[in-house]
Order: sequence, then C-alpha cells, then structure tokens
Amino acid sequence: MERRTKVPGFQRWVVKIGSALLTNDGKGLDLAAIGEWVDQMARLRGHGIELLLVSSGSVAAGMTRLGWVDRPGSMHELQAAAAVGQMGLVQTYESHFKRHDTLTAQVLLTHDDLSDRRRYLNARSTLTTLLRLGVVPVINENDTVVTDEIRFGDNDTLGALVANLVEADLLVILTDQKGLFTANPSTDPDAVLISESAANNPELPAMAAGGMGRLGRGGMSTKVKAAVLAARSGAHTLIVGGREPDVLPRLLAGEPLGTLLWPEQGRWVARKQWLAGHLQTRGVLHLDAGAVRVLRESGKSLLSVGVTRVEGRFVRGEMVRCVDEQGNDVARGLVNYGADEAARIAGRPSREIESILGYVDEPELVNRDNLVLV
Ligand SMILES: Nc1ncnc2c1ncn2[C@@H]1O[C@H](COP(=O)(O)OP(=O)(O)O)[C@@H](O)[C@H]1O
Ligand SMILES: N[C@@H](CCC(=O)OP(=O)(O)O)C(=O)O
Repeated sequence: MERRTKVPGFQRWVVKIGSALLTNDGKGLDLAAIGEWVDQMARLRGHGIELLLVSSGSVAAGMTRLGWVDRPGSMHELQAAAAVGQMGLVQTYESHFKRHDTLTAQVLLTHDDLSDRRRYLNARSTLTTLLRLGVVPVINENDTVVTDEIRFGDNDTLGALVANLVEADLLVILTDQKGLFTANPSTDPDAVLISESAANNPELPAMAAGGMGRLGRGGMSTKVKAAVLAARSGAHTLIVGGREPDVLPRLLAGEPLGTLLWPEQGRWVARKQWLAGHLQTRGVLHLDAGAVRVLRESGKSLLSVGVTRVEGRFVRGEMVRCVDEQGNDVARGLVNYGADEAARIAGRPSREIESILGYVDEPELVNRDNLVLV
C-alpha cells in the first residue's frame, strides 16, 4: 500500500486508452466516454501533471465512418479504415480538449521510428517540446504504413515505449476490466484482483495469459509486458478500469484502484532503454558457457571467441539475440559484423579477425554499450 502513496507525487503521466473501452463495444467511438476522460485529464493538468495520451480506436472509428459492420480481413482495408478513423479520433480529442482551452497534437509512430536512434531522439525532442508548450500529444501507431511483421499491434507496448521515451513517472493503462486479476475474470469467476506487484514478478505472465476481449489486441499479456518495459525507465504502471467514475483524479488522490506494477531495479541509462525497446531481431548468436557468464556477471562486450554458431541474415549494425547452450535468451545487441563475417570469426580470438577477414571493424562482435541483458 505504501507504493500507492507515491502516485500523487508523479509529475509526468502517459495515459493509454484501449480499443475495448473507446469503441463502445465495437459500435464506433464512444464520444460521451471520451468527453469524460478528457474532462478528467484536464483536471490532472490543473494539478500540474504533464500528460501524454496514447489512444487506440482508429480502425473502429474508420469502420463506422465507412459503414462497415465486419472488421475487414485485408491489411489494406484495415489500413484504409485506420486512415479514415484517425481523423475522427483526433477531431474528437481536439474538440473536447478545446472546451478546456488545451491544444492537442497528433503524433503517429512506427516501430522503425523508435528503433532508429536519430528518429527516436527526434521523437523525444518533439514530445518534450509539446509538453513544454502545454500541448497534449495524442499518440497512435501509424497504422497506414506498417505491415504485420513490423507493427506493435497493441498500443500497450507503444504506451510503454512512449513512457521510456519521455521518462514518464507513470503509465496508466485504461481498460475494460478493473485491473489485472489472478485469471481472466470474463471466464473465471474465482479470479481475484491484484492490487500491487513488482512489474517483473515471474507469476504475472501466466495469470495474464487467459486470452483477450473481443476488440482489443493484446489482452492482459501485453499490459504486463508493457509494465516490464516501462519499469526500465523507472516508470510505475497502473492497469485500471476506464469505466470507473472519475478514475484518473481518484488515482491522483492516491485511491487504491486497479493494479499498480512497480519497477524493481533502478532506471536504465537511456541508450539501454532504447536498445531494449527494439522488438525485432535479425539473427541469433549461440554463446558458450564462458561467454554467457562474462555477459551476465561482468557486463563486458561479446567477443567472437565465445560464439559457437551464427543463425540468420543480418548486416553490421542490426539487432541480434544472444542465446545460451540451451537456446535461452541471454542478451540482445547491435552486431559489429554481418552474418557471413560473424560465422567466419565465430569461436576465434579477436586478434585473428584481421587475418580471417582481411580487415577489422571492431575487436568485439557486440560492444558492451550496444548490448542489453534480457
Ligand atoms: N488476468 C486477467 N485479468 C484481467 N483481464 C484479463 C486477464 N487475462 C485476460 N484478460 C482479458 O484482457 C481483456 C483486456 O484486454 P484487451 O481486450 O486487449 O483490451 P484493451 O483494448 O483495453 O487493450 C479483458 O477484457 C479480459 O478478457
Ligand atoms: N492502432 C490501432 C489500435 C491497436 C489496438 O487495438 O490496441 P489495444 O487497444 O491496445 O488493444 C487502432 O487505433 O485501431
């Protein structure tokens, strides 16, 4: 309970509103509910809270505008619906925030924007500038340009990455359940609400694995993963029922609503957070036991001598997984050599790289600054 007393002191909040809530059970945008959340957010801002909003709902809103009843199967129709619906979404937020003399800004992000270091830093500067100007950023995935394999898909992950990006104190995930339960409450009558836990509590993923609502994308699973991601920049996560009256001001007042997931370790340095936020990897480096120990215990760079096998197609600078002899993930990092070169120097000491390849880019296969343990 002591953790709850911290919430009123949090200054920078990311509020994520999911499809399940926003779309009135699939019947277009729930305009009245959106108006109420905006009123609540305006009250938070009145208390000096800096606020960023991550809002889903573009596909559902687009379907209504286009007169479509069933969710289309084709990617291009979904993307077209998202493009139409995003207009309605931002229009709705803008008109409601205008009642409170508050400006909003549309920010559409993709995974690529956040995995490219320069674009990541640009996005960060723009968002912090908007906050300084007193504008509320309304953020969604740029659904029109992403394909299945490179999309976040659910906005929980996007919310966590935004929390990392702006080093928010709190990520509030508003959803259609009162919080995280010990099992899916829609199917298990014995499920009990969890009030607080460490975000990385190893028991949480199994509890959250019980499927998702009809409209949402990730269910509780992506919310728990989002809390782990958010914790890397020191953010707390609150998963809470968005239909609870006055939910946001009550959270600010320290009321114990929903589930609070707290960060257990200290804040990671910004570059490591950015590395950890990469969702796609291009290949796998299999490590011997000695290399695993060195990475885990001494935080050193990965040398080619500790690699037993290389899998996948990647070029210098791309993200690879590092796994132990049993195939368990140990780390991930940006590799200094392409797949062919890496395979040729695997198992060999760094001093031999030049004679094997005819050149040396770096003495390490993955430098410690470009490596995160998982
Ligand atoms: N342990 C759990 N606690 C609460 N809800 C759960 C749990 N496991 C699965 N769920 C499901 O997750 C749903 C919420 O996720 P989702 O439908 O993706 O909503 P959103 O659009 O808000 O992200 C709930 O309606 C519920 O069916
Ligand atoms: N970007 C998509 C939303 C993705 C989605 O449904 O996310 P979520 O609400 O987290 O399950 C949209 O605006 O329709």
